[in-house]
Parts: sequence; structure tokens; C-alpha cells
Amino acid sequence: MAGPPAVIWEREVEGLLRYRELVPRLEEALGKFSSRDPAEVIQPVRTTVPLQKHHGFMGLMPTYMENKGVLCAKFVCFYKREDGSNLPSTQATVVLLDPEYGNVKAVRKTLLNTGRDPLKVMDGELITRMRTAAVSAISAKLLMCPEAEVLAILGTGAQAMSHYNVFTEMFSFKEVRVWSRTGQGSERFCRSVSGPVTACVSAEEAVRGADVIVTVTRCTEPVLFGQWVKPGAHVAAVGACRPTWRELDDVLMKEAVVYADSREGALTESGDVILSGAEVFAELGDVINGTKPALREKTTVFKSLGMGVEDAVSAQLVFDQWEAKSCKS
Ligand SMILES: NC(=O)C1=CN([C@@H]2O[C@H](COP(=O)(O)OP(=O)(O)OC[C@H]3O[C@@H](n4cnc5c(N)ncnc54)[C@H](O)[C@@H]3O)[C@@H](O)[C@H]2O)C=CC1
Ligand SMILES: O=C(O)C1=NCCCC1
Repeated sequence: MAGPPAVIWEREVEGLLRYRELVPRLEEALGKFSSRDPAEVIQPVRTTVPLQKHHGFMGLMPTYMENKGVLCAKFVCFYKREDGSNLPSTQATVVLLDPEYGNVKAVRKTLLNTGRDPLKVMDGELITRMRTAAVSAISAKLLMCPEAEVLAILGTGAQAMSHYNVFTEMFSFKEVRVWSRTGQGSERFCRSVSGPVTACVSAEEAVRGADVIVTVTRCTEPVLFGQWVKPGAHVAAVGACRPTWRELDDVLMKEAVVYADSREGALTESGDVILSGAEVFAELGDVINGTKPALREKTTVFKSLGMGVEDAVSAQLVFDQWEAKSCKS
């Protein structure tokens, strides 16, 4: 290794990553991924190791973008935490490598005081939060009806917050509704966001009549049912990233046109896709590339699993800005 790696803490990432720069890079990356050109993106489906004792999983997400000279790996751990646990449910470390030498360019980390071990290093989750929400927003930009007015968010955790932020930054909804299975979750969420939001007492109340629905829960059984969903609505389904986990019921999965970030990822990891037997119509990148249509008039589901290429371009953006800032000072 030529020298010590640059370590970019979460607070610094926060100062460097902006949706207005991130969204176009992610759109470009999704298109490149779906072109299946190995000089653009090589990204296998993530390898997942169960952490049985801790009710979690570690996913390893490597990506190589030869034309861009970006070599990246993310280690992401995700857990089935009980509500009320003060441990995070998703943690990630992104490592950027020099593709020629193979040495580490940057490791992004955050220190999180869990109360148990104040100096324990837990790893940067902001890239995961922001890029996941930004990709859901891209799905909405492509697939929601143009006159969409009502956004509903099921879940009130970290992803709910980043989704609220980017959806309200990119679109002008007349109404935003949120539902949490715990009243405290909704109260905390409504207190934390900067704009207007209505807390609903049931998931059904939140989604009835909504034009765009975001599901960002840790549930393993369906929480969103097709009979509640307005025809023509767009659903961005972000949770349930294991083959036996569900967020959406069979009715919705079979009635909707299903899009995914990665077809292989969805067929390997998504319980909603695998167990319902629904067909994946297209990847978002196919729509971006113009090889598959955006069926905005239909009820659509974007099944998000998360992709290494999203982390790679996000991390490279942070690193470029961090280097530019370091050069100036
Ligand atoms: N598709 C992707 O790229 C990514 C997906 N995820 C997934 O997104 C989901 C949300 O992640 P975070 O916001 O970080 O988690 P979080 O723990 O911060 O929030 C989870 C929310 O789900 C709710 N919840 C938990 N169990 C539930 C149940 N049985 N029914 C209804 N609601 C329930 C909690 O009350 C909370 O509001 C998780 O499933 C996570 O694995 C996370 C990162 C990336
Ligand atoms: O892409 C990711 O990062 C994740 N995807 C699903 C589960 C948590 C993290």
C-alpha cells in the first residue's frame, strides 16, 4: 500500500453528498448496468452470509467499472432488530480500491456510540441511505403518473427519512402520509422532518388513494395489499430483501408491472418476486436505455434490492469531492 488509506467519516460524507449530483450519476450507472457491457459494469449478485446468532446477514457487494476506473466493494450488515433496539438495522463500509495496484483508496466509516462500546467503529450507512432513496426517486420519475399528488411512506426508520427527503426535494406532492406500526415511530418521524406530513393510524389509511407508495419496513410478511392500491399507482418496494421475506402481497405482485434494479438480484433475493411467481418486466436501466417502456398508466412496482454499482458511483462522487476539498485547503 502506497500510504495510509483516506478514511472519510459519515459527517464528512454528509457534507459532500447531494441528491442533485447523486441522482444523475445513479441514472447513468443504472443504464450502464443494464447494458451488460463488461467494460462498463461487472457486478455479481451479492454474496450473503447469515449471522444467525445476531439475527442478521452480511452482504458483500463488489463492483468493477473498467471504463470509469472504479473498483469498489461494500460490506453491508443488516439485521432483523426489534423495534426499540438502539442498535442500527443496517450498517455498511464502502472500500474504493485502485484497480491497477489493488490498494485501498478510501474507506468510509462512521463512529456510532451504541452505549455499550463508545469507540466501536460501525460503518458508514449514509451512502446506503441516500443512494437507495435516490434510486427509488428515479423509479418514481420514470414510472409514476405525471399528475401524482399523494405520497405514502410505510415505515418510519432511516430509509423512510431519506426517502422523504429526496422525494420532497425532487417532486411537489400535495400530501405526504406516513405509517408506522408503532405510534412513537410516527411521532418521531413527524417531529424530525422539515416539511408537512400526516401520520396515519393504519397502512390501509395511508395508502388508499395514494399515487406513489414507498415501503421501507423490516417486515417479513406482507404489509401492503393489492386491494388497497389505486390502479395506476407506483410502488417503490425497498424492504424484504431476502428470498423468504415479503412486504407486498401476491395480488399486488401479480396485478402490477414489476420493474427491478437487477433482474438476477430480484430472482435470487426478493421474496416478493420469488414467492409470488411474478414476472420481472424490466430493469430501471432498460427504461433509461430506451430498450423497455415505462408503463406509467399501469400499476407499477419497483422492487429495489440495492446494487454495488450504486455504491461505487456514490463513493466515487464523495471521494472526488473530498479530494477536491483537500487540495483547496
Ligand atoms: N433495497 C435496498 O437497497 C435497501 C434496503 N434496505 C431495507 O430497507 C428496510 C428499511 O431499512 P431501514 O429504514 O434502514 O430500517 P429501520 O430499522 O431504520 O426502519 C425499519 C422500519 O420498519 C418498521 N418495522 C419493523 N418491523 C415491522 C413489521 N413487522 N411491520 C411493519 N413495520 C415494521 C420499523 O418500525 C421501522 O419504522 C429494511 O428491510 C432494510 O433491509 C436497506 C438498505 C438498502
Ligand atoms: O443494497 C444494500 O445496501 C442493502 N440491500 C438490502 C438489505 C440491506 C442493505
